[in-house]
Amino acid sequence: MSVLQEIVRDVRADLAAREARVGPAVLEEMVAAAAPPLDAVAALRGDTVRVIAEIKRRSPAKGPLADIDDPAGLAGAYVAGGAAAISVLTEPRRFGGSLADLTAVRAAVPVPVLRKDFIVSAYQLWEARAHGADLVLLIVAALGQPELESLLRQATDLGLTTLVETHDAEEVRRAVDAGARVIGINARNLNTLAVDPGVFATLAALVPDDVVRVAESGVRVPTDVGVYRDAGAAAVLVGEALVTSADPGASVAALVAAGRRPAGASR
Ligand SMILES: O=C(O)c1ccccc1NCC(=O)[C@H](O)[C@H](O)COP(=O)(O)O
Repeated sequence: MSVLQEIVRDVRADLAAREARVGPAVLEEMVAAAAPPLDAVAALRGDTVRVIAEIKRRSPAKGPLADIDDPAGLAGAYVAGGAAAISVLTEPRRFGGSLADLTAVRAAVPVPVLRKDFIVSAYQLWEARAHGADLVLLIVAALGQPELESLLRQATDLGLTTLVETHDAEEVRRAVDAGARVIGINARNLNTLAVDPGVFATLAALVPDDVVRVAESGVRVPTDVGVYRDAGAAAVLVGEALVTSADPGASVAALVAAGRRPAGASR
């Protein structure tokens, strides 16, 4: 079984337990009471490569990364540094995240918030919206095409923007066929965990120009943002380099500065 398959197996088990605890009527009430979702597509376009700054305590690739006692405070520092959106890893077993993190971050920042998880069911979309997410991640490698299309449609019906994650040409084709408006190209292979930033430049040309291109993983230093910008990225998603930084706000600001485009150019 691959790393991704193992993660999804455990996500399904945790999901069944949550579904038994929190019924759909409760989630529906929470969604009805939630503030309307923010326009994530607009937030991810502009004259500078947009930075999606991630909250992640640990990962399968690296183990423990950071003790984040105050995710809302960290998200606030990211926004002060110029982050266009915040990614919250809500998966508990391998990433140390939770829906409580999502709620806390939502309440603390005025920018779109991504629920980054391994979404395989509509229930998780309702949870995401109920806890204030504007965006959700759909990983093509974890879903069959009918599931991908159905989840994308249901997310849209809930007012959520979908970041549809790919890692090879076939997955990009499937994301485009499904009608994705925001496509992530992850430099990390979720089966081997190897990171190859060159994957973005190879695949970006397969993404239509009117679709927002997000480069995920592989940003360590500011010059990495310039490389992704020159290969066509509208936005970058950065985790480890920010959660391990001594000054996360300043680190975001440095990434934003490195992603400026010449006057008049935007994605
Ligand atoms: O980060 C991992 O080890 C990982 C393993 C298996 C599935 C997903 C994983 N991470 C999710 C991500 O892709 C990253 O959190 C995100 O792109 C940021 O990457 P980085 O800047 O390298 O932390």
